[in-house]
Order: sequence, then structure tokens, then C-alpha cells
Amino acid sequence: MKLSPTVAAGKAARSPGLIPRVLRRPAGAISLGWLVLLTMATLAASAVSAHSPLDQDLSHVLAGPSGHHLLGTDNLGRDLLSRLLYGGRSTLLAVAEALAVFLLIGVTSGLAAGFLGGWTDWLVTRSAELLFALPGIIIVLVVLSVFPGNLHAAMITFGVLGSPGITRVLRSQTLGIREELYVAAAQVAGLRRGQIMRRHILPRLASTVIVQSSLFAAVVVVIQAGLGFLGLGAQPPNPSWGGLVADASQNIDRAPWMLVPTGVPLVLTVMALGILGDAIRDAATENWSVSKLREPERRPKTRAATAAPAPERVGETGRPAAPDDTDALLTVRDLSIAIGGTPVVQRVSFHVCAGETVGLVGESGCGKSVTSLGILGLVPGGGDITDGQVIFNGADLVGAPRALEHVRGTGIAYVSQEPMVALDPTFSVGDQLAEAVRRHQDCDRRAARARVVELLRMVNIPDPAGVAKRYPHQLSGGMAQRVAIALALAGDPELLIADEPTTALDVTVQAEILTLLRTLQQQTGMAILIVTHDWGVVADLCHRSVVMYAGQVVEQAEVEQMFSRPLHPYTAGLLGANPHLARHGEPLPTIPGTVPAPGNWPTGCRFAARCSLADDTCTERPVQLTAPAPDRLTRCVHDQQLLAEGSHP
Ligand SMILES: Nc1ncnc2c1ncn2[C@@H]1O[C@H](COP(=O)(O)OP(=O)(O)OP(=O)(O)O)[C@@H](O)[C@H]1O
Repeated sequence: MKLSPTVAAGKAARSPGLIPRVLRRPAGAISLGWLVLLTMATLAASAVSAHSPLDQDLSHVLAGPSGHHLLGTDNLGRDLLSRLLYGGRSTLLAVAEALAVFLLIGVTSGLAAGFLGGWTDWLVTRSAELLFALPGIIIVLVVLSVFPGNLHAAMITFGVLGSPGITRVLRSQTLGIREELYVAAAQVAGLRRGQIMRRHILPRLASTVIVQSSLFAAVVVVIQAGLGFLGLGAQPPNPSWGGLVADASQNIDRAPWMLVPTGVPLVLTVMALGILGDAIRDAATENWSVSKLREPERRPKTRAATAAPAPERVGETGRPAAPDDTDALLTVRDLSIAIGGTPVVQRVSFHVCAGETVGLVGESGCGKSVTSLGILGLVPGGGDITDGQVIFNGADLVGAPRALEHVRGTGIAYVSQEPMVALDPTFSVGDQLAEAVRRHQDCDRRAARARVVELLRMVNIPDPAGVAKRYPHQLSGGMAQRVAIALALAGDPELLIADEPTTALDVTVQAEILTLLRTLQQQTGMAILIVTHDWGVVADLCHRSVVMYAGQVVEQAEVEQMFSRPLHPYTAGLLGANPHLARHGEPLPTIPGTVPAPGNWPTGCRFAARCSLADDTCTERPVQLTAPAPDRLTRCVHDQQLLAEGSHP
């Protein structure tokens, strides 16, 4: 599965914080400075101006600025500075009211629609479209005609009518975040949906919320001033910014100066809110550029097998025979999965027994990751399980969200191929682990912290207390994978699904992680389903292996048997392409052709186009799995021939 790299940079954006980064921008600093100054001045109006906004001095009407009246007076001799500041209070109150409603509705509905999908999404999207279609300002005028002079009602109405804007933005952002693996990891760990939205998605939306709020506040200031100008705001003699502009425009012939103290603050405030929104957006995104991402410790896939222990070690440990699936901890039975209506996994069956390690092997795109996520009810790309069963400890998890909630984290844990993406960038390692520990154990903060250190020690992290304080972006790839494993262990799972846990790691680190998994399995007795394309990993860790090709299981066997006598030409081809078997100076053997894409699967054997044994019988009809020998399953019409020949890679 391919993953977005953006999350890895998330925490990088925290240092330094958002406010210092906004202040580093001159436009941001000036805008914020103006808004803070204005807010403080309006709140402390009585201290800033010695005059009351209602006091009339008919001997000084329409006067210009003077020591006594710093901004002059209006046509009734009232102090303009005082009226401006007191009028600002009603503007601030209007902004606060409209913004509160705007955020309450917009954030809640956008988050819920994007994360929950389904009918919630449908309802929210349709409601937003309906609100968008309404003529906002006319509705506000109607409200004011029903509740004359009631600015609170007008602003609450305006907040409701403005909310679809932020709802749509947050919904689409949440749709993207929902697909990221750390959200899947939080689900796997058993977090409830409300907790995931609040703790893992909302923080990622914070900068968007601030930007949208700032832009909406600018609109509210304009609307509130407009209503005041029309005489629909604060009733005379109470001051309002719109009313002041109206007074100034009526006296423009006699006292043009009056427009300056009444109009300029309004214009500056609207501009400051707009510019501040831009500055916050720029500051929030500056550390998210891909160029600033820490390069993951990548390596070409072929080198993995070179570094991994050689297949000759198979069988050294005296592994058990293929167990009967009636004792299985996990039984996947005829599992079919479709994404966007296209089948990507078809009638996949296998099982994993307690304490056993099973390898799910195949080329890229064969459906290994989708199958392993499907087990946990987390099919990517909005896909669905269309058929089959996933039986864990006797209970079918398909279409059973409650059972899944109980199983995730404690029954089955998941470690992904991209640990940096699986960890939430907005929380420290210690916080994430402590959250997982407290979810699974009834313990206080202190006990959770102690358990965090113990877990980090279990995965061989040096200085566990120090590492607990770090954020994911401060970890190396190997360390992040150890933390991801520690997170998975927090619920003492019976089964760990590890999806290519070493793919994104450096060669030396890969071997350490594999050793760690083996040690942890010995210590805890948990079963492991490991998704891999690397025979070295299979040889080193697995008891049995399940080979997938083009969405189907094509062979299953005990690892020793599969290595010594593959009963499917695809398995034989994959084993033959093992870099360990390459002769010096000769090109690495490969299987010609590529895996057919979902939607383009042929009717007969899906491997036929690449198979040297293929004949007409292969392409006539779908090939069924057969058991040509005890504990062996293969999907090949030439199974008896392969068995008789004792095919070797
Ligand atoms: N989010 C998604 N949206 C659409 N299609 C997807 C999505 N994830 C996987 N698929 C499709 O499902 C099929 C199986 O993908 P899957 O990731 O399970 O393969 P894989 O065997 O695990 O390969 P890899 O090792 O590259 O992850 C592929 O054809 C892929 O295109």
C-alpha cells in the first residue's frame, strides 16, 4: 500500500510554534498587533478615553482632532474616540457570537462527515448545499425584521449561514487524513471514533480552522458595520462602527475628517483579519513541504533479501507441522474485498494458530496489504468486504463493528510498513504509548508511564525515558518501527499483523527488527501474520507461508516444504528470483511479465500468461485450490506433475 508522506512532517511544524512563525512575517506581526491593540483598547475603553460615548458637547460639534478630543467630535459634539471604542465592543461581541456558531456547526459537521462517511456525510453535504443556496444577507434582514434591533439573533443566523464554508473544507481535509495509517493504527488500537476525531484528526485541522475563522471574522465585521450603517444595528444613541460611518457620510460636506477615524479602523480591521489568515496559512504550511521531510531509511527491495538470513536456515528450529484450522486463532475464510466496485481480493482463505508465524507472500499489488487490513475491518480506499468470514477466537469479525472494537489492539494488533506514518506526529512517543496503555489497562498516569518505559525497553530502545519525550519526527526509521511495535504490544495482543515491517528500513536495522519480532514472540507467545515479499524473512521467521497472486491464494504450505518443493509455478518463480540464488556475474532471475491489475484478471489461471507450464487447460476455466499432498494447497492444474517432478526453484 502506498502512503502519503505528509504526516511525517506534521510534528516538524510545531517547532517553533505557530504564533512565533506568524510573528516572523511582517504582515502577520502587524495584523496581529493591530487586532490585539484594538481588542485591548475597546475592552479598556473607559481607561483610554476620558469621555463617555453619549456625552454631548454642543459647543464643540464636528470638531477636528484636539488635545481634548483626540479624534474630534461628531455632529452632537460627542467624542469620536470614545464612540469608536465603545462601538468596537459591539463589533467584537458580534464577531464572537457569529464565530462561536460558525465553529460549533462547521467543525462538528465537517469532521463528522469526513470521518464517519455514509449517511452522516450525505446528510451534512446536502444540508450544506441547502444553506449555501440561501441568500444569507436577505435571511439576516428577515431575522432583524422579526426581532428588530436584535443583533444577537442576526449574528447567530449569520454564523449558521456561514458554516457550510468551513464544513466543506474540513470534510475534504478529514477525508484525506482518515486514509492515513496513523488513524488506522488508532482504530486498530481500539480507540473510539469520537476519541480519534478529537485527539488525532482535530489537531491536524487546527490551522485550517484558524484561517477560516479569521476570514469569516472579517466578513462578520463588514456585515455588522453594514447593518449599523443601515440603522439596523445598535440603536442610537448607542455607538456602532457602521452608525459612525453613516454619521460621517451625512456630514461629509461640513466635516470630511470624520470619515477618517470612523472608516479607517473598519478598513484596517477587515484587512488585518484577511492578512492574518494568509499569514497563519503560510506559517502552518511552511514546515510541511516535502523537501523538509526527513528522508526515510529506504533501500531497494532486492537488497532486503541479501541482508536477511539465508533460506538454508529453514528447518533448523524444528517447526510444527501445518496445524488444522479448527484450532486456529484466526481463520480467514473465502474473504473477498472490492475497492471502488473492483474486486482486489477474491475468496482468500488461510488460518493462523496461536503462537504460530505465517508469512503472506507475493509481488506488489497481489492484495496482501488489503487482506491484512481487511482482517481488521479497515479496507483502504473506501473498499468493502464483499464476502467471506474473518473468524478470530471463534467470532466472525465481518460486519461486526462491536466485536472488531473489542479485538483491535488487545486481540489483534497491527504494525505497518511505514512506522513514521503510523505514529501520530502531534503527540510525543510517551503520550501515544501511555494513551494505548491506559485504554487497555485500568491504571493511573504514573503506572501508565512506568509501563511505557517497560514497553520501550522490551523493544530494545536505549534510554526509554528519554525517547518517550521525543516526537515521531525526532526518531530514526528503526527506532520509529520499534516504537510502533511497542504501541502494538501495549494491549498484549494474541496476534500481531506486521505488514512489511522492515521494508522502509536500512539493511542492518531490518535484521534487528526481525530478531526483535522473533524474541517478542518467544517472550509473549503471540501469533504473527507477516506480510512480505522477502523469502529471507519467511525463512527466518515463519512456520507456514501463504502465497498470493492477483488477489488469490495460489499456494499454502509449511515453509520447509514450500522451499524444497513448491507446488505452484509462481512460487517456484518467486523462489527462483531470490537474490540469494543469483550466481556471481549473472543477471538476477526474474519472472517475465507483470501481475495483472484488478479488473483485468483472466478467467482461467491468472498466472498463465507468465508461466512456462501454461497450456490450453490452464485458461479454460477458473482454477480451484487442490490438496495434492497432506498439508499442501495449490491452485495449479499441473499440481500432480509438479508433485511428481519435485520441482525445485
Ligand atoms: N487505497 C486504495 N485505493 C484503490 N486501490 C487500492 C488501494 N489500496 C490498494 N489498492 C489496490 O488493491 C490491490 C492490492 O493492493 P495491496 O496493497 O493489497 O497489494 P500488496 O500485495 O500488499 O502490494 P504492496 O506490497 O505494494 O503493498 C492493488 O491492485 C491496489 O492497486
